[in-house]
Amino acid sequence: MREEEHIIVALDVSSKDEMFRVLKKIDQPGCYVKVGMELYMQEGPDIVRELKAGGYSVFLDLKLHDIPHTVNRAMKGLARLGADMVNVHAAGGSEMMRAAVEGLDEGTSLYRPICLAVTQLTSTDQAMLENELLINRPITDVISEYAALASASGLDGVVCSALEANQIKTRTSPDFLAVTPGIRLADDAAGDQKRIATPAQARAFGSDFIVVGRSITAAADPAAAFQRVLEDWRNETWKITN
Ligand SMILES: O=c1ccn([C@@H]2O[C@H](COP(=O)(O)O)[C@@H](O)[C@H]2O)c(=O)[nH]1
Repeated sequence: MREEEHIIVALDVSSKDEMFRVLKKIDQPGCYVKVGMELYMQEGPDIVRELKAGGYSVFLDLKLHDIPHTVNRAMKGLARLGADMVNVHAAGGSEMMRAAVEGLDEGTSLYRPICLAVTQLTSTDQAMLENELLINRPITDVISEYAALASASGLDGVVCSALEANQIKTRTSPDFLAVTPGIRLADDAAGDQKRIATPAQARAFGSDFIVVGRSITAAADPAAAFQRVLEDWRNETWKITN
């Protein structure tokens, strides 16, 4: 895999026109992109087909979370769109996660999309976990347990913060994917993200893919920002012991 294929650009925009403007500015034909709820709700399934037809790899980030039967049927439909990666919330439980994979298998003719489970959103911190979600455990334990459940349910990996990637791989297996949003360049504002890492830190911790949105798409020069992210990822010198 080429180094740039580990970088998934979050296309958090509200229309197809805006998406193509952003893609033009990034200037990475055929790169890995993420379609989230904002774009999907506006443009519908055709946006995935169009990106695939244009040669892009697509992570369809809809974070399904419903009863097993509903998730199974939804995944069967999503499989037909040709996305490369899809996801559910691990909090839906093991039966729901197994139903998701079965739905993808049923709807897939060639390659089943990678199926991930969101452990805890990167906008969640320990205080929110305890005070709002009412989970009185260290957040790293919760994430590790959810990752183990996802692995046992047949999923291919998790969405987590880079800070947890190493621990998750130790708990599951080195092949169990860690796809990590909450990525910021050293001088970027964290914004609503709580558990953040730089691309270099993410790589050192064992992230397989980093998801980068505003650090690239909101930059004055998105193409230069993509290159900065790539350089940081590629020239990782930061060590876990730091
Ligand atoms: O835990 C999660 C799960 C998904 N995301 C998504 O990733 C991007 C991050 O965007 P930035 O602008 O780089 O913060 C965004 O689309 C989220 O929906 C996440 O951040 N955390």
